[in-house]
Amino acid sequence: MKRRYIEIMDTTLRDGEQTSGVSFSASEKLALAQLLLTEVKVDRVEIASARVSAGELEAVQQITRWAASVGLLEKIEVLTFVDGNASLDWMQAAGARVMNLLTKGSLNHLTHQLKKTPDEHFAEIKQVISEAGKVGVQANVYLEDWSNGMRNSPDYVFQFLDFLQTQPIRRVLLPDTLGILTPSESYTFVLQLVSRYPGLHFDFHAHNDYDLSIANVMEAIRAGAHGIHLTVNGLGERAGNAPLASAIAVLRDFMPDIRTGVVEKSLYTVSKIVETFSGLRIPDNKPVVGDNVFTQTAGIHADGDKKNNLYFNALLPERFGRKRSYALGKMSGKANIDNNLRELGIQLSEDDLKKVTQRVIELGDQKEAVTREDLPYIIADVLNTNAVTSCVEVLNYVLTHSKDLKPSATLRVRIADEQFEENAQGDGQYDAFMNALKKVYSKKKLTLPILTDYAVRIPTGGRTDALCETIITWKYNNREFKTRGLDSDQTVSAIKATQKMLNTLD
Ligand SMILES: CC(C)C(=O)C(=O)O
Repeated sequence: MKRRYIEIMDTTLRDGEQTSGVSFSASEKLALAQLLLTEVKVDRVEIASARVSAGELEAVQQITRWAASVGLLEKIEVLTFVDGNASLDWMQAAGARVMNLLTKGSLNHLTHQLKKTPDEHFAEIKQVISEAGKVGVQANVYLEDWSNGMRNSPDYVFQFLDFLQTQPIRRVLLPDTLGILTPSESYTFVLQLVSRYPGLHFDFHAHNDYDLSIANVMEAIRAGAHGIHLTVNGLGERAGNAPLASAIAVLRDFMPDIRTGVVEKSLYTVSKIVETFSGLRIPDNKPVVGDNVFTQTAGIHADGDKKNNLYFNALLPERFGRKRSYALGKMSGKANIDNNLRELGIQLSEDDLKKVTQRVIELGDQKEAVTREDLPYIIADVLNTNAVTSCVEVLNYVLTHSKDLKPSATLRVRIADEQFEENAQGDGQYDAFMNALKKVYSKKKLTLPILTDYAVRIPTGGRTDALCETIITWKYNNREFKTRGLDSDQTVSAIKATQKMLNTLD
């Protein structure tokens, strides 16, 4: 079967940056554009709107300089406006060669926002496209509010496309600006255009206001759209755009006659990087990239996985460089505990496994989070054994915090039967503590894991003496693990989690 190629245009750096509160620096934009084009292998990236700010100009210049040096300049796109030569001049100053010209795709927008007639609008568009052509800038054209246009003023949309057919443009971009389309409308509207204008290339640009963006993308492609616009983690104006990772998984698993150039294995990495740069945490249950989406919680699922993978679907974590895991809590069965113990290299008798499972369920019932690294402590407690030999012990520490002075930490640590004392400063008390600890470890020529996530949970209710739970994620020798500390003081809970980490290292 010959599979139809669909162009993927990533607009994380333009529409994604229209997420309220998100702003990427020039160097973050450069790093992401490079990653998206060379590792994720999307076909094109839209990286900015013209004339936004001096910082944005600098960002586009950095990206176009790099892209030109590696022959990828044609893949860099900038959103521009019908504003005479202003946007064109700006993008030329930024070194960009492809404009995505924003025009009005509904009579409603044209009449009420621009207060122009179709002929006036088309004449201005023609002028921009012609000026662009003269300086070798390629034009794609966005029909803003196109979905409402198809619903309420289809004759205007057809009149517009009749005109665009006569213009030297590369693509027509169809945004569902307000995220109002249903899947069946996405199919019907795109099919109408593809059948009526076989010579035009159509991209579909979904918004997720009704959580229908992925369904709409599927239907637009089924109807014959040639390209789709996506963003990493579904960032974008209001409820966002269609998320890249989900769209790629859906196309691969449910549309076998379609292919893209995207590398599935890179999707998780780019998602985590965008999470860091945007400061927007990925929900744990976000398909493909969320923390929990490859975690089995119920005991019956963990048990079934051992019996011919009864609870697997096609969305295998390994496709995305991830691993299945088994949650520990009140729903756990023996299989959850056993799977986690195996990862730690611990084996228990059937009887002991039952007792440990019971304790994990009790802890879960008390709403306590249990991590894999807690298991040795639970075993030691329940079975009264020495499953945990605390090789490293934080014996004493002093932490300072004062106005206009850097926080500092002095600590004494025992490693096996040696004691060490160190002090250091940091950006906060915990940072100072970790810096002092790093000094101890470098004396012993040992390295500490990298802290990759730090989550604090305080029960709601507004009490300042409430217990505070800190769960820290560490990366060490390509292994990721979490440790948890509980205390009424937030820094102490982090130090407790850190001591557990120190005793987890091989
Ligand atoms: C700015 C335009 C192209 C847009 O993102 C939309 O209409 O959704």
